[in-house]
Amino acid sequence: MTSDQHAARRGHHLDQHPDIWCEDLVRIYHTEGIEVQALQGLNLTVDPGDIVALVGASGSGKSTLLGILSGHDRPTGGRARVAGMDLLAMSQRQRVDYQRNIVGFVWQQTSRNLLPFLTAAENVALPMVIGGARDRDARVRELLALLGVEEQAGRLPKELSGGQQQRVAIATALANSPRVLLADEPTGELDEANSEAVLEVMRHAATQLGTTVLVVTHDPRVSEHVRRTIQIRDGRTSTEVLRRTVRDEDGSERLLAEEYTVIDKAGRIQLPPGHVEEFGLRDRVRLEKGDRHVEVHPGDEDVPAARRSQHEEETR
Ligand SMILES: Nc1ncnc2c1ncn2[C@@H]1O[C@H](COP(=O)(O)OP(=O)(O)OP(=O)(O)O)[C@@H](O)[C@H]1O
Repeated sequence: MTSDQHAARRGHHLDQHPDIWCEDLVRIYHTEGIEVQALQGLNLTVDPGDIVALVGASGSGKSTLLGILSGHDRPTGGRARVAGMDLLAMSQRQRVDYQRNIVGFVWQQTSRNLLPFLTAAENVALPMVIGGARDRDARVRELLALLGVEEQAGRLPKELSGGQQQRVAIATALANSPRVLLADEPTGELDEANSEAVLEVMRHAATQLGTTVLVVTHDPRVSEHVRRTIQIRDGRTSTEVLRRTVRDEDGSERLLAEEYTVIDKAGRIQLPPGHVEEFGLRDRVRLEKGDRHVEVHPGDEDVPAARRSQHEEETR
């Protein structure tokens, strides 16, 4: 598929369903009689062509989510669809096709992404050989060029730098034109300059090809390369930062980052831990409705008499 066809595909599915959709996703691990709830009712929607970073503390459930989305693991409960495929209802055969053609995957360990005895070009071609694609040489050249490693085509992975290996790994993951690219800490083993460069080429390639990207990371710099950053806390999506370009009155453009708290379909939100601590919020809180907003007050705070009678009036 050419870049133009990819762009057309992106435009075509922009008005359709999200490429990644999870509702109340639960994953419970049982080890030695202990139950770990890695995902506790996670909700996530990513639109076609969007590039999203998933951040969160160690143990918050990021890799568990990627394991499910990549078809390597099954959730304990909830619903999950990627590119229209129901991840809980796939047969074994559909799962193989899904991993081969619908999702691409990049791991943190550079050595895990590429076969050591194949050159960069052969690694990129391999998924297409298995899939029986034609015009492989042209496609390999196009992908290596898109990721800025065309000159390294004939080298073995061990003859490439870590950053170049990850670029080739991204090209390999994109070889069969997946709808969705999943990356688990793709810059985890790289230094700062290489991380920046790899993220930028990944963003560029995904934009050119119309691929939807979900990248898991500890690296706060990743956020600068994506439109949405989703924070996952205790197995749930908690906050989201959206970046957009705004035009000031003098006509100059600037990047605006706004933080949002995620609200689920039952109306539940998770308050930031800093707010909970600062205002001593625990056990229960009192909500007060304004014209266009809702205030959260500590449950043990004295309610002013005027407001109390108004509240009684409203709830009567
Ligand atoms: N195979 C497993 N068996 C038992 N518990 C597991 C397993 N995999 C993960 N867990 C637990 O599930 C929780 C979420 O783990 P997960 O690896 O998804 O977190 P993470 O956000 O990716 O962490 P990190 O950033 O350190 O990679 C943790 O408490 C972890 O110990």
